[in-house]
Amino acid sequence: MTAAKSERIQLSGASWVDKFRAPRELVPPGPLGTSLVDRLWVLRPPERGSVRIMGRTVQVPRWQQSYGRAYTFSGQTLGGGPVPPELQPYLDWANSLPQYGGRFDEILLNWYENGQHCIGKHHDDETQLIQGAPIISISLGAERTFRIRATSGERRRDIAMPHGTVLVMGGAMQKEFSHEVPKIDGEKGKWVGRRINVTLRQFKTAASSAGGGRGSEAGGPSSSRGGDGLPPSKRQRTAAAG
Ligand SMILES: O=C(O)CCC(=O)C(=O)O
Ligand SMILES: [Fe+2]
Repeated sequence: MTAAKSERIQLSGASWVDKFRAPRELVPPGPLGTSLVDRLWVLRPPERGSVRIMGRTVQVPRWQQSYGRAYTFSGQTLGGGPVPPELQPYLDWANSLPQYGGRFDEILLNWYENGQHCIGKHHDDETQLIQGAPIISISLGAERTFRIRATSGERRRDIAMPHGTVLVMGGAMQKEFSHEVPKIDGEKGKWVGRRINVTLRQFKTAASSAGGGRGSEAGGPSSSRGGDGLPPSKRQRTAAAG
């Protein structure tokens, strides 16, 4: 595969995001890219799932599933079944990039129907992950915005994610910064097309037991993966959070 030019966005002394284009073999542009989204769209689970927020049950504003390893975040466990054959090439590719550790064994998909689907502000839960292991994220389909905010302070940065964009979150990013894919309100949001996000993580094994997991997310203050409005303490990326 051809090596893409990578841009490192240094968020702080300890936190960074790499941005580059996925190889065409993995994420073809144009009509072949559209048919890739169509093929992966049918993999989504039948239910979007729900989370309890402040005593209310709220449907997660996207579909999500984890393959290869079961991922526990925001008090819930997602997936863990075998990696579907059509997703294995993403893991193989991630493991061919030695600079990111080469131990990717979990693949999580988020399916966004339109601009109304989103993932709220969250930190990925690193409890189950190899300590310090970067997280790779690949965008397929409609362009959306990746919003990064400093955990303390007002600073924020938006990164555009057109089809084929790879973002790698590394260093202390999950501690120092939250991330989210904001909802697009109103009529405009209804017209935004389907997007699939593929994230790849490196889980601890018995041999590598030292380190983190995916946080929760919430629509409000920073949560562990979920982004659906959970209070900050509950917002590390969790199975259901939106
Ligand atoms: O859809 C995206 O780009 C982000 C997904 C995400 O942050 C997550 O799955 O934890
Ligand atoms: Fe995340």
